[in-house]
Amino acid sequence: MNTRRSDGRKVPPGPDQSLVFGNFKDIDTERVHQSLHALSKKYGTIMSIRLLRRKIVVLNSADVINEAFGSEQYKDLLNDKAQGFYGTYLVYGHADVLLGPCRDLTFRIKEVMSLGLRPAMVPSALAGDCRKLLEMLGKHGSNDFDPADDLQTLFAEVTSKLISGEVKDGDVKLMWDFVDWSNRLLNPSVESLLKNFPFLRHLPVKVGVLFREVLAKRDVLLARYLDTTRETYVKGKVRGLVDTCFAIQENEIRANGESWLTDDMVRATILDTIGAGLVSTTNSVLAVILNLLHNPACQDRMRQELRAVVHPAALVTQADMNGLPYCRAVVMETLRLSCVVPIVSHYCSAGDVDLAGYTIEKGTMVWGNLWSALHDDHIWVEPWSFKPERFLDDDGKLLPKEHKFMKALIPLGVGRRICVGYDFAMTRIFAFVTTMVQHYDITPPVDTELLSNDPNLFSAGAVLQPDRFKCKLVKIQK
Ligand code: HEM
Repeated sequence: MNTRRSDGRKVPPGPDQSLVFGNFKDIDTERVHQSLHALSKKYGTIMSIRLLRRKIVVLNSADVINEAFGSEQYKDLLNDKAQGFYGTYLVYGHADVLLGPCRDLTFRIKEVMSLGLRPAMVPSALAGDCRKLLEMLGKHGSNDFDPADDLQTLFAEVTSKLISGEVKDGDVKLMWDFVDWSNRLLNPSVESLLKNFPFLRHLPVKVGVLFREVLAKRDVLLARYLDTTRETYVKGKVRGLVDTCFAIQENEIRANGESWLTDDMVRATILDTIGAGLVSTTNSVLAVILNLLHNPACQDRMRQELRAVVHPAALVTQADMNGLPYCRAVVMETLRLSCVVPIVSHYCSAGDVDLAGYTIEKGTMVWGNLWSALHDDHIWVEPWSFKPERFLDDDGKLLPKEHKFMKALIPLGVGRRICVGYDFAMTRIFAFVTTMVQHYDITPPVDTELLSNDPNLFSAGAVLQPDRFKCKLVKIQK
């Protein structure tokens, strides 16, 4: 591909493009992250591709991603989101954070989300969730079981409490139903059809039927989480995210008598929490379990550390995290190796931007290829191996945050668009995994073969997911 423009500036290199389809021949649309990783080996840390008419610059290293999305210089230029079909028709005209444009209002809603997550961060909420996990695990005795069943239920309940402060019968099914149906929409070929021909959403064709089904599921979900929560809302009592929104709606009124935080924004915030949080956290814990099944010595070392810090009869708390560096390293290494969110999608809308010696043209999508960044063999020794100790110094402490490994560990993004659920996700994943290891030896199944922990084999989609697998628990004698 010719990388020099007529004005002498260089666009990032990339594979040759066909006139109509661009680089579709180079990209497996079912496993985009793996195709991009293969191309990054040839074209380096910043490269160009085109899919039909859509120009895309792909950032393949943590350094370039940090600079593009995390630096002061580019914070307003490369942190926008493209106006797309789903933002417009599913989340109320980009009223959410995940797909919302780079504007003050989006970041104001993001602050509301952070505030709304606080009730879920109190110690009693975490302790309740850990107790629930132990209750679920205790039912399996010494039988083989599929941990995805428990974790899907547990995380749906956790998310329901986060949003509304309670769990009602049917909530778990409602949430997963919406997530499963929406995932079908996220298939790149469905997305591309709807984006190019939005009127299909009204027609009796496959993608139109699918879209309307998802809308129906969305509306049932929102009736439960917005309307029902409003009916029982008591002023001054904040049970969860939605109550936080109601309180803001009451207190932050504009001159026209209405709040700046509209009901559509609250609806979109609920959808973001479920859409962005539920699958990523569930699959991250499943990935830790798989890694521990393949590395029993890591479990032993975690347990040794836990015994020294947490009383055997006590639950692990957020305050214990500082004293458990190896356990934290196990979670960090899983987030790196398994990288359940492999690609993040931004948009360059304000004008041409010069980055890393190249020009990113206005109107280009900018993809942060976290998958390549977290498996970059220029940074990580043996990037495809599970080595939690890489995050510890010689004294067994976590590396300082200026260390190159810590700067390169970006599974939840960086900069203005960094995951709003960061602390919530890290705390829940950490507490659930350590609680399991504190009470049980997690061992391979007796009746089936143990699934590989190679993340290249995970099912692809917006969030990667290990196939169903089984394991067996052996109670630790205290
Ligand atoms: C292990 C679990 C999680 C992972 C790996 C993860 C990963 C990510 C990543 C990579 C981004 C994109 C950053 C970017 O666009 O540059 C993101 C954004 C986001 N995440 Fe998470 N996430 C997790 C959990 C959660 C949870 C629990 C919530 C909600 C409670 C959540 C809500 C969001 C939202 C709303 C955004 C959009 C932020 C913005 O665009 O400014 N995520 N997450």
